[in-house]
Amino acid sequence: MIEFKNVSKTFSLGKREVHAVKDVSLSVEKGEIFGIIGFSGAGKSTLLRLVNMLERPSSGSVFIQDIDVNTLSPKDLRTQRRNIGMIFQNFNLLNSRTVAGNIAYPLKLTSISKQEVNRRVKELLEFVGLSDKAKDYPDQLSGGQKQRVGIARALATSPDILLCDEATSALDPDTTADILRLLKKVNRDFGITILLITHEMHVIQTICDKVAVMENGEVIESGDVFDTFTNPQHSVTQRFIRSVQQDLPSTHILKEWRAGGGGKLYRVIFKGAVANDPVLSMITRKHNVDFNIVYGSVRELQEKLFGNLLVSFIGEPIAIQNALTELGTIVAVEEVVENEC
Ligand SMILES: Nc1ncnc2c1ncn2[C@@H]1O[C@H](COP(=O)(O)OP(=O)(O)OP(=O)(O)O)[C@@H](O)[C@H]1O
Repeated sequence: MIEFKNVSKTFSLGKREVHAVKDVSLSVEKGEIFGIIGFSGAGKSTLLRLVNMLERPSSGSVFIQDIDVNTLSPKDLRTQRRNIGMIFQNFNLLNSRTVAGNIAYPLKLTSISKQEVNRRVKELLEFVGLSDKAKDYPDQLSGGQKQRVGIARALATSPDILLCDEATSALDPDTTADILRLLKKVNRDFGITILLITHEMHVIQTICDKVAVMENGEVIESGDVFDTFTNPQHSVTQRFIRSVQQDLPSTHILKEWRAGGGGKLYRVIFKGAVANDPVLSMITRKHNVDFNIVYGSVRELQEKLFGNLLVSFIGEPIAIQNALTELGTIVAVEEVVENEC
């Protein structure tokens, strides 16, 4: 659906060059919700703006439905842009127009009749739950309502792709959850492919199927959200994940644990169906070892279970070693080393 092939974007600032995007290759499949996460300045906005040609690549190509968008004529580019909706952190609504006027705005540039425009606006107002606000002006709305108008406006031309530029960053947690639910509905009901950028891992965790992590213009890790969350490779990814799920207790608790004579700690990770099985108790019973769950959680991620437990084992050293070896054939087990604490 959207394919970045070795895309780079360099800005010239006088004599200085800023390499905003460096040799990025990514594929976003039709119907996916694909999230790009990174700290400020990582290159996320530039990458997003390359999709609707608000920026042109310095090298490489961006393909949409197998067409290199850089090769489009101005007329075809205008048509293509109607196929790509976009929403923004600061909503970008026209304050001089009513809610209905904002939603109708992209349709004014098409040949659709006035009657059809009114029908479409009514339908979109219903979809985003703002039928009673048609005649209000943006400054009479809350942030969440403004973003709903932004979403309705982005959907006006029935696009195949929706680009979301930090769409929930200006909203409180409850409103963020509402808007994310609405985006999921947009994706499910209309099959619209969503490409979003964010610096918040909970946005990725809540609605994305795939994720790419950016740093210094490069994609440093990408894949399925479940796989990335359960087995992050890069330290930047690990930092983002720790912002939404604490996988270690505080240093204070760990120090107390060690001071109290607590033994070695192991992180045991259960993924998917295996989280339903009593693996830990079966194996420790077999080897005559006791276990103590010191910390951890079992949570749902992308409709699969994911357990991350900190466990200590009590028993003869050889028996513990045998239990750990057998456990390691079924789930991931690693010792928690001192400097992690
Ligand atoms: N038009 C421009 N001219 C010059 N430099 C630019 C331009 N746009 C972006 N940059 C630079 O490119 C780099 C990447 O910026 P970009 O906005 O894509 O990052 P980002 O990850 O979206 O950050 P943020 O979350 O802060 O918006 C930054 O160093 C930025 O200063």
